[in-house]
Amino acid sequence: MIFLVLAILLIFVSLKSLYSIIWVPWRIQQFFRKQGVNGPSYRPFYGNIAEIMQMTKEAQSKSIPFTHDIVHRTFLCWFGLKPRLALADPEMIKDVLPNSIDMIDRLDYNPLARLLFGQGLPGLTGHKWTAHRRIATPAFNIEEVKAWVPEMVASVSKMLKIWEDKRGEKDEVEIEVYKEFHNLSAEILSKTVFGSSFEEGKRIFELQEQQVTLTMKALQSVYIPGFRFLPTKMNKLRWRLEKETRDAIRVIIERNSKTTDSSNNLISLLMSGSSNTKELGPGLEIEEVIDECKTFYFAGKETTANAVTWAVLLLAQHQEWQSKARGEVFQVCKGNELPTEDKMHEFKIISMILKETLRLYNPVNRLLRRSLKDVKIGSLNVPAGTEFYVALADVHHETEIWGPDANEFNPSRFAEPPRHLGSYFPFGLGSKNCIGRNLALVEAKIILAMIIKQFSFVVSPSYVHAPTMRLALQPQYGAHILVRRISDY
Ligand code: HEM
Repeated sequence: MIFLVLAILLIFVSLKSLYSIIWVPWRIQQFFRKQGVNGPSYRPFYGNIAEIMQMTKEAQSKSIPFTHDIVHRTFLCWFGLKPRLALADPEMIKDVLPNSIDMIDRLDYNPLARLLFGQGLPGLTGHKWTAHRRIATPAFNIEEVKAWVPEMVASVSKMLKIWEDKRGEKDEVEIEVYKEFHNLSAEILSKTVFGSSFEEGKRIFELQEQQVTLTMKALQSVYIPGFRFLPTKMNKLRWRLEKETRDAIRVIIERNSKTTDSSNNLISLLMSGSSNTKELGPGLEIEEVIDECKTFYFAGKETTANAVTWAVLLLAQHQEWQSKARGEVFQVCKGNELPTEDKMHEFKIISMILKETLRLYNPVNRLLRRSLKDVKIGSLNVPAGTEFYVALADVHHETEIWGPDANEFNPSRFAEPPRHLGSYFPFGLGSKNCIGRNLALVEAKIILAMIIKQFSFVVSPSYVHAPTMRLALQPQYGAHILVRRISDY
């Protein structure tokens, strides 16, 4: 009798596995193919992960000419058992990103990636996200950000002084700006958003850097439920980094609560709730605040530092735009004047340069979502449970949208705002767009303006062009430029 029950159980489990591992994906694949959406065929259990990893490895193993073109198309692929629809059509993107969070929301993170981002905004869904977002938003409004300008200017001046010392008596000196801008951005973020010193923040950035490497490994494979609890060597390292990061942030939070002059920084807002949104009640629990801080430490530094790195490389390559920008800076900041908050809107050419940089080399080159219900995207019927891979980089390089010079650096295309909502979205679209946008743009303008005013620069012969995606789009081998002091500064 027992064997009969076991046999029935075995048949039941086998049939259920066949249903979800073979039948459901096959049916979904057919459903999309009938609507004209093709792509690599589904492979049981792992989907197309092996191909994706192989292609990533190949792409990372070689450098490419310093041009800005990439390949694009719309297709269906498989991330494990999950269908993933890659979208590069602005009409469809416009239907996905700003959609209601009851219909389309972010993906659940791989639990191992949560150790890096925490349960902060990008990892939250539904109404919990709404509550956190409302509390954090006032910390990044433009008036708040403008009040940070003097601190940003002081940090950039300090960095340029070090460049100048490094140059010494020489006409020009090579600077690897990728590392420089990461340190700079870390310092600015610590001082402004967290109201702490760079030294305090530095340990957190170092711990997160190590966690990034482990997160990348986790994100490239299918997560097996329960795996994160196994005491493997890598998991133990993840746990240690996580504990140290949380402890270091806790120290900053505790010190912040004892400081009287901290009412406007992010930590205070998160702890107390926003004064403008009394209906939200009290702030977040301390563990939730730590999670949000982890997110902001990571998202704030990686993105802005990489954006400025690409902008400087592009200006080093395009001397005509460097000269135009310099002309503007000398006009806005006369003599020895430094950038001030009221001058930000006068940097029109620098704004265009930043927009064009974010078009060609946006640090975030794709956005992920999933349908919670059956939805219509453009003319396509999409079943619940489908993931969307919104190919931001592809849309930003599309010749049908940007014209035949789509792969050229041409900031003048931003003299007018882009025509279509879904064609340009470096900071995302809809309610889940980037909360740190104001900070990123003001910071980037100040850094560029101050460098351009003091130095001229060209791409160093030691620079190797190999953009790579390591959570943010970055130059794989660093960004080397040769800087020369401007004689009449
Ligand atoms: C050039 C710099 C930056 C770029 C290109 C950028 C890009 C983006 C994009 C595309 C999104 C939307 C993600 C999605 O829709 O899933 C996003 C979200 C986010 N960004 Fe940024 N970002 C930048 C700077 C910053 C800074 C400086 C901070 C914080 C200090 C920040 C914090 C965040 C957070 C917390 C979210 C999640 C927002 C939410 O879910 O409510 N970002 N960013």
